[in-house]
Parts: sequence; C-alpha cells; structure tokens
Amino acid sequence: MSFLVPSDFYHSYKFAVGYGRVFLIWFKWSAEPLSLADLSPSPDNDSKVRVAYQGFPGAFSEAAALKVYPQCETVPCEQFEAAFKAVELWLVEKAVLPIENSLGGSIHRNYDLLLRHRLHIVGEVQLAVNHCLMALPGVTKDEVKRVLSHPQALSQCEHTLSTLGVIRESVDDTAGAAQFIASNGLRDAAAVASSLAAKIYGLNILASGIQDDHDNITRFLILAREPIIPKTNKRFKVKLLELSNYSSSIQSNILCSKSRFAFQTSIVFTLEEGPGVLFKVLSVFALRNINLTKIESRPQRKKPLRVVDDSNNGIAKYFDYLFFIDFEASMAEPHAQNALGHLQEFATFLRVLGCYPADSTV
Ligand SMILES: O=C(O)C(=O)C[C@]1(C(=O)O)C=C[C@@H](O)C=C1
Repeated sequence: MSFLVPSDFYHSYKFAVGYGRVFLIWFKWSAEPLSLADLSPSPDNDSKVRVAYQGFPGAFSEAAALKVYPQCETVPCEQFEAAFKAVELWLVEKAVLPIENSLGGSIHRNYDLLLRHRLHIVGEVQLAVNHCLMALPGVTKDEVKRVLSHPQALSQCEHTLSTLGVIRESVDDTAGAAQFIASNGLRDAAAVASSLAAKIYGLNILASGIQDDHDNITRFLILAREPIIPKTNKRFKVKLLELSNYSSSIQSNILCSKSRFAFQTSIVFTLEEGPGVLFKVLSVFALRNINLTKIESRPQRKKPLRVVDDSNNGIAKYFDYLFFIDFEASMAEPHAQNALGHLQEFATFLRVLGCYPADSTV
C-alpha cells in the first residue's frame, strides 16, 4: 500500500486495524485542523484554554501546563485517566501528562492510557524539575521519620533519601503530599515537592535541589481531541525567534535540516512473529535517515502471551509487546510516509499517536 498521496489531499491520516491486517485510511477533515498557532503560547489565544493535569495545585504537571499556556486555566485531576477523560468529555481542551523523566525513566501508565484512549499528541514540553524537601514550620530534618511523594519524585531523590534514612511513602502526586502533611499537621513527615507547593501549603523548605542529578528533566505530552495536521507548505518553517533558544552549532544544524528539527511523530505498533522483525522495523527509519528519539515496549494487556507452534520444541510461549516509537520527521514528509508504509509490511497494528513540534527548551 502506498503512502504517496497528492499533497492537496493531505488533510489528515488515520490508521485502523481490520481483522489482523492494517488498513490505512486517508480522509479529509471537514473542520479546520489544528495548526502550530493553536499551540503557541500567545496571551491572546491561551487565556481561554482549560488544561487538565494530574495532581494538586503546585504539582510539576501544572507547572508544565503553564509553561506552554501561561494564561490557561489549569484543572487538577486525581488520576491520569481522569485527565484523559476530561478532554474526551469536553470539560477541558487539553491535558498535559508526564511521559518520561531523565532520572526515573518512562511513566508506563501514560503509555498504556495513550493506547486505551483516542486522544492525539499535539505537543510536548520539557520541564526542569527541582525537588525540595519540606515540612511544617518548626520541624527540623532530624525530626523527619518519613517522606511522602509521588513514586517518580521519590526515585529521582533516591540518594538524598537514603542518606536521610527515612521511610518512603508513595502518594498520587508531589503537591498532594505537601497538602496532606499540612492539612493533617504531621510533624514526623516531610514531602518532596516543588517550592511552589511549599508556598501554597505553608510548609518550610528544609533542602532544595535534592534530586540525584542537577539536570532532572521531565518530558510531558500535550493531548487534544483533534490532531495537528502539519501542512506541506509549513513543514520546513522554523521561526527565527525560536532559533535564539539554541546554541550556535545547533542553530546551523537547524538551518541545514530544518524539517528534521521542527516536527516529531509518535507511533505505536505490534509486530508479526519472526526472526529480526524489530530489526527490520528499525531499518525502515535508518534507511531513510530518520532519527529515532525514543523506543518503549509495553506488554499487550489483552494478549500478553504469544503462542508459537515450534516443530522442534512443541508449543512455545513468548511475551507479546506493543512498541512505541518517537521519530524526528513530520507526517507531511514523503520519507516519513514511506517509512510507515514500509513498517506496515511487518506490523499487525499501527497507529499514529501524533505529529507535533518538538520542544528543545528547558
Ligand atoms: O507529582 C507531580 O508533581 C507530577 O506532576 C507528576 C510527576 C511525574 O509523574 O513524573 C511529574 C514530574 C516529576 O517527574 C515528578 C512527578
């Protein structure tokens, strides 16, 4: 099946699965697709945007939402899934959810939810995460016997917490930990959270920058009901203003290969059984000089085991996986379309999760 479509027909794309074969459906949207302008944080257009995030006010996810949409109305949600549902039910326009951290790795729950829900990735935002240890005013470090926080935050501060010799307790989010300590007057506990959370809940910062690595970055995805459709005539555009965010060596790379830098695409797929199939899939990108920025595998929840009738050994059972890949190219580019056409030869399922501008600012 060919991915070469007349450019004026390039309004949208969609993959669907039908009885084991993957069908590619191209269709025209009647509504005007979202463009880069919908993402730009200009005070004029983001003032009305409601953005869902998981956690209490003061959570890092809220800071990530405000980094992209400084004037937005942030909407706290108890669970990640509630944030997905808030977008689906039109309660908010966008959701901002953490997907990976430079110290703690992937946030698997959100990979699973991306597949279960039909939202589109329309952007990403990278946030420098500076963790603080905080307790009720008057409480000293020596009095702290337990530390409450989000499991990711606890793992990012592993070294400091081991040195303190405290009990770690996982809660839903960092700011929620601070709120819990404040509202229950816990004098034997501290929270790992942002300095903003300390301010909001009236806690005293005992130590700042307690993450194991100074450069602690969390990458968040921005999700929406509609996808961004990169237009062919816009695909190589990088605003000169944006260039000032990069070092001079990177700037010259951008000017040489603007398209690679501007957009990235996230996909999820499953593979047929066979030797070297994943190797072949990776080669469809390598052969076209498309850079991969992330690969993640997750068990298939509904079909975790693959049963193979091996003539020498009888029935063999393997784990069956979903693969998530991010690559540096826009779906408007023929070589990206060709790569996915080629990938389809080995895939039993393929879905484009989104095509969006990469965030290189921290
Ligand atoms: O608990 C928060 O403050 C969050 O926003 C969640 C979260 C995460 O899930 O990774 C976000 C950023 C930090 O990496 C730690 C926690």
